[in-house]
Amino acid sequence: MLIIGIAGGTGCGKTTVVNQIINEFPNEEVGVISQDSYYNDLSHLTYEERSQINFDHPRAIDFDLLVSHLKSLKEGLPIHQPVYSFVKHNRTEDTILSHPRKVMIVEGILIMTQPEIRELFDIKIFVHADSDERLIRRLKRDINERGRDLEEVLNRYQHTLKPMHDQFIEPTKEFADIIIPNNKYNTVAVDIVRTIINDKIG
Ligand SMILES: Nc1ncnc2c1ncn2[C@@H]1O[C@H](COP(=O)(O)OP(=O)(O)O)[C@@H](O)[C@H]1O
Ligand SMILES: Nc1ccn([C@@H]2O[C@H](COP(=O)(O)O)[C@@H](O)[C@H]2O)c(=O)n1
Repeated sequence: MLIIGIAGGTGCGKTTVVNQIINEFPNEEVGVISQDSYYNDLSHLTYEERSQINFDHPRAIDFDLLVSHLKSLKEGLPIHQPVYSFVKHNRTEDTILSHPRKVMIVEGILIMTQPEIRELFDIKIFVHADSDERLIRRLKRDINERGRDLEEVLNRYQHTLKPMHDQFIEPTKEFADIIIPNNKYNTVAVDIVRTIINDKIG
């Protein structure tokens, strides 16, 4: 199994790049794991308490579960991937049964902060977009798709997202084998990653 890690700040385009990479491969060859599925279960808190959580700090993620799932997949075992709701700020009661594939792509803002996870990656990719571009994309996406308003996004950006990005996410760029510039859509970089995957599953 080839495991590819794709990190980068919120709104840099990780999910978009992953979708562009996988859309020409058969489903049974390439699988995707999103770090967002592994936000801690916060069912013991009220919605108001959950909305105050700093979701950009590594402690917000259940990395133990993510590591154990990646190890299971590597051993050829299926996993029950949690399903996350950005609207409820919590995991849902659903899970998705995910089977091991020849290529597994793991994407998320904080995945490269964990040495144990970095060691599992055969290829480490960091997607870069400037912070003003990322904020604009995040505003549009969170208002249109994640049930947020302007004030919520800007407040989170100023108080947690930006400081956590500078402290935890940006420094992980140094671990990357490949940095994809993504201020504009980058079809060349996507083609290069596809070629690497084709070599593996060819
Ligand atoms: N290169 C790009 N140029 C313009 N918009 C983009 C680009 N890449 C992604 N987007 C848009 O920005 C938003 C955030 O992208 P997304 O892939 O969800 O980022 P991430 O997963 O890194 O948070 C989405 O609405 C997406 O359509
Ligand atoms: N309940 C939550 C959980 C997370 N976030 C934000 O999501 C961002 C990470 O996801 P991307 O798809 O953008 O990589 C992160 O910056 C968290 O602030 C949230 O808003 N609400």
